Amino acid sequence: MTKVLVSDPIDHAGIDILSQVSQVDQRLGLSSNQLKEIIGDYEALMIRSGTQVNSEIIEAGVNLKIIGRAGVGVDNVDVPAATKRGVIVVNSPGGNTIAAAEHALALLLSLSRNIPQAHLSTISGKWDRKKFVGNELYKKILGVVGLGKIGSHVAKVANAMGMDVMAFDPFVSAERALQMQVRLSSIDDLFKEADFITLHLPRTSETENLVDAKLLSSMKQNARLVNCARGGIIDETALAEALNSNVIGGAALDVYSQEPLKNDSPLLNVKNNLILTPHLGASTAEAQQNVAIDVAEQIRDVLLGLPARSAVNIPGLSAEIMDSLKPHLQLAESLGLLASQVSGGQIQKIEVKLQGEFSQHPSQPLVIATLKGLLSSALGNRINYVNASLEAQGRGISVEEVKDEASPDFPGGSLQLRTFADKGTNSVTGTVLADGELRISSIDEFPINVSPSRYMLFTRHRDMPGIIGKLGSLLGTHNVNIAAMQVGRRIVRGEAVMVLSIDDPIPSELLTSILAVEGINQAHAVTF
Ligand SMILES: NC(=O)C1=CN([C@@H]2O[C@H](COP(=O)(O)OP(=O)(O)OC[C@H]3O[C@@H](n4cnc5c(N)ncnc54)[C@H](O)[C@@H]3O)[C@@H](O)[C@H]2O)C=CC1
Ligand SMILES: O=C(O)CCC(=O)C(=O)O
Repeated sequence: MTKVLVSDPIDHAGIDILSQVSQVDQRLGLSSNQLKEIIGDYEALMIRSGTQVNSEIIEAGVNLKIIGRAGVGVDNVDVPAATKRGVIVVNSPGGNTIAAAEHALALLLSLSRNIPQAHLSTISGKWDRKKFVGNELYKKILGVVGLGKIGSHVAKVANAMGMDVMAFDPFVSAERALQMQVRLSSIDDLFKEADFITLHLPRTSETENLVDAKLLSSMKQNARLVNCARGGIIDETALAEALNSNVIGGAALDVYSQEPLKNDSPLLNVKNNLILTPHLGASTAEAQQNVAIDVAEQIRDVLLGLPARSAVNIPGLSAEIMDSLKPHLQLAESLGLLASQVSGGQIQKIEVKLQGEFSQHPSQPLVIATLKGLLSSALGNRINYVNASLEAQGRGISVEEVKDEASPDFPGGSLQLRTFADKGTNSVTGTVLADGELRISSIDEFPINVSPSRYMLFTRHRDMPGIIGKLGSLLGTHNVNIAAMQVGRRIVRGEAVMVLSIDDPIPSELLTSILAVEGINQAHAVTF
C-alpha cells in the first residue's frame, strides 16, 4: 500500500479520500530536518502554506511521486527541484477563491471603518464615537493589482457596492477588463489615483518588493492598502515607515515576508493604522473542504496511475488533453522507446512530425510523450511527463516539431520520429487505428505494419534466400518463441528490415549470434 504524509492541517474530507487508497500519516509541526528524515518513506506529501518543501526535502523523497498543495500559491514548494526529480506538484486553483476575496473585502471594510480598533476600545470600557469616524467605500476608487480569480471577484463585489474599479494586470486584455467594468491602468497611475488598493498577484522574482517606498509615497495621503496575496510583495520596512509617518492612511495585511510574523518585524511597531491577520484568507470551512477534496482526489488519481487535473509542472497536459489523446500519447511514447533502442549512438536532435489528423492535435503533449519514451530506456521510471523536457535539454537533445496536414497513407494521420545521432539518422512512424490500436507503419522508411509488443527484434539485412530460416532456427535453439513476423523491403534483393514479435526476451549471446549471420547488418532487441 502507498503512503501519504500530511504535514499541515487538512480538512477530514481530504483525509477520507486518501485513506481509501493509501496509508495516511498526519504529522503536524515537523521541523525541516524531521521532514527530511522521514520523507523517503512516502509516495505523496500533502501540505498547506505551513510546510516549506525545499530542494533537500525533495531530494530526500526518493519515493515521492506527488506534492499536493491544498491551496493556490505553490511558493512554499521548490517547483523546479520537483520538476527535475519528476515529482508532480498539484494545487487547488479555485477552491479558496471566494474565501480569499471575501477576506480582502473584510479587510477593506475593517480599514474604512476602523473596526478592530473600535472593538478594542469598546471592550476596554470606552465609548468613543468621534475617534472612529470612517469613510464609505461607495464612489471611491478601488485599485486591484492582479485581476485573476480572486482579484476579479473582489472587483465584481466592489462594483456592486458602487466603487469605481481600476486594475493593473499586464496579462489581462482590455476586452476582459471591459466585461468586468474595470478600467486598466499602469501600476504608477493606480497607486496615484486609488483611494483603496488591494493586491491579488503571486509572489515571484518580478513581484518581490513591487510595492516599495517610492510607490507607497505616490499614494494619496488617506489611501489604504490591503495585501491578502503574498508576503514579500510589499517592502515591510517601507510600509511601516509610510504608516508611522502618515504618508498613507492605513494598511491591512494577511500575509508576511516571513510567516509566522517575527517578533522583530517592523510591522509590530506601527502605532494604530495597521490591521494584521495571521494568513486567514483561505480559512473558511467551505474553502478548506474544497481544497482538501480537490487536492486529495488528485493525489489519489496519481497514485492510481491516472493524470492530475491541476499539475503546475506538466506543461500543456491537462486531464482533458491526457484523456482525449491517450492512444496518441501512447504511440508517441512507444515510438520514442523504439527509436532509442534502434538508433545508433548519442542522439543530438529529434524531429517530431505530425501528419494529417495528428497535426490538428496540440503538439506539446505529443513531443513530451515522445521524449519520455526516448529517455525511458536510460532513466527507467525516473522519467515522466513532468521532467521529460528538462532531462532532454540537460542531455543536449534539441527538438524540432513539424506539422504536415497531408497524410496520404493513414486516415487517422501519423506521427514520425526522426532521430539525429552521432552515428546517423533513423526514423520510425506510427499511427492510431480507428479502434485505438497502435501500429508501427515504417522503420527507416521501410514499410511495415506491426503493433508494439512486449519483446521485439528488429533487423536490417540483405533480402536473400535462407536468411529468415537461419534466424528462425537460431531463436528456436535459444527457446525464444516467435509470435509474429514481418519483412519490409523497398526493392527485391535489396536492403530490408525484419520485425519479430517474440514471447521471450533475447539474451545478449543470442543477439551476438544473430549479428554473425551473413547478410544481417543490424539487430536490435527492443523491449516495450
Ligand atoms: N491569503 C490567502 O490565504 C490566500 C492567498 N492567495 C494568493 O492570492 C494570489 C492570487 O490568487 P488567484 O487570484 O487565485 O491567482 P490567479 O492566478 O487567478 O491570478 C493572479 C493574477 O495576477 C496577475 N499577475 C501576475 N503577475 C503580475 C504582476 N507583476 N502585476 C500585476 N498582476 C500580475 C496574473 O496575470 C493573474 O491574473 C496568489 O498569490 C495566491 O497565493 C490565494 C488564496 C488564499
Ligand atoms: O493554506 C492556507 O490557508 C493558505 C492559502 C493560501 O495562501 C493559498 O491558497 O495560496
